Amino acid sequence: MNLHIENLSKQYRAGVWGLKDFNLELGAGVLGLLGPNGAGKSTLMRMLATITRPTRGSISWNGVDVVKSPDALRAVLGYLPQNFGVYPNLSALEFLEYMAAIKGLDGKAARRRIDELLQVVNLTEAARRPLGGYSGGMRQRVGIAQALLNDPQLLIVDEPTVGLDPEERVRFRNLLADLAGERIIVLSTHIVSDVEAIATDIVLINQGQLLDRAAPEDLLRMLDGKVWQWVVPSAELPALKQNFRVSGAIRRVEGVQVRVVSERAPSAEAQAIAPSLEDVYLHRVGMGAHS
Ligand SMILES: Nc1ncnc2c1ncn2[C@@H]1O[C@H](COP(=O)(O)OP(=O)(O)OP(=O)(O)O)[C@@H](O)[C@H]1O
Repeated sequence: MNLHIENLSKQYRAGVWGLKDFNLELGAGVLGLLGPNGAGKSTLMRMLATITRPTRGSISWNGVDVVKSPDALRAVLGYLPQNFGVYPNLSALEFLEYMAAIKGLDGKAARRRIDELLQVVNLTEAARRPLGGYSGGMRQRVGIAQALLNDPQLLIVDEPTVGLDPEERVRFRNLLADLAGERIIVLSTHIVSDVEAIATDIVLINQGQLLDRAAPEDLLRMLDGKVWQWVVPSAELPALKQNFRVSGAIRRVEGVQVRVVSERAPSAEAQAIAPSLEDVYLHRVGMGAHS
C-alpha cells in the first residue's frame, strides 16, 4: 500500500496557489495534516480524493497514476469532506442505503455492511431516527460510516472535529484510532490535540507548503530545552510578546504564567519545561508571537 505525491501543485488563479511543490510518501498508518486556515489542507485532500485536478505534479497509488487513471484509487477510497451535509429527513439507515447504492454495493451485502458500520460508529439505536435531529458528533459518525462502506484502503477525513463539543471530539478521535490498521488514514485539522492523540506521523503545512514531516515524538524533540516557563507581571506581557514567541499565557494571582519558545533562557527566572506539540506547531507555523 503506497501513496506517492510528487511536486503536487494547485493554482487557483494568477498568484494564488492552494498547494505548491508538495512531496510526500505514505504507507499504512494515521497521518495528521496540521496547519492553520488556508494552509492548503483541503486542496491537498480534494486532489487525493480525485475531485480536484492538480495544476502540475503527480499522485500515484501503488504505482498507478491517479490523475490519468483515477478509478483504481476511487475503488478503495473513503472520503469525509469538510462541511459534510446530510439529508435531514432521511434516517441514518436510509442515508447509508442510498450511499451504498451510489457506490454500487449490492442489496444484501450492503445491508450487512451497514449494520456492521452502525455498530462501529455506535449509532445502531439511533439508526431509524431522522438525521435532522442528530447532534454534530452523531452526524460526523454517519459521515465516517458512509466513508467506510467500501472498507477503504485510503481514508481521507477533512477537519472532522470542527464544531464538536469536547466529549464528542474525543469520541470521534477514538473512533478514528480504532479504524487504523492496514489502511492509510489522512486526517486534517488545526486542532493540535486531535492529531497528538492518534497520528503516527504528522505533516505540518502552511501557505501551501510542507514545513515538516515527522513522528510526534521527533517533532517534540526539535524543541527539547527550548521551551521556558515563568511568571511575569501582567504589565510586562506586551513587551515580552514583542521580543519572544509566546506559546501560552495563563493568568495567575501573582501575574501571568508565560510559556516561551526560545533558543536561550529568556529570563533568569525561566525554567526549561517539556515541549508540547502545540509549542512545535506555534513555533513552526509562526503564530505564537502576536496571537
Ligand atoms: N476554489 C478556490 N478558489 C480560489 N482559491 C481557493 C479555492 N479553494 C481554496 N483556495 C485558496 O487556497 C488556499 C488553501 O485553501 P484550503 O481550503 O486548501 O486550505 P485549508 O488548509 O483547508 O484551510 P481551512 O482550514 O480554512 O479549510 C487558501 O488561500 C484559499 O483561499
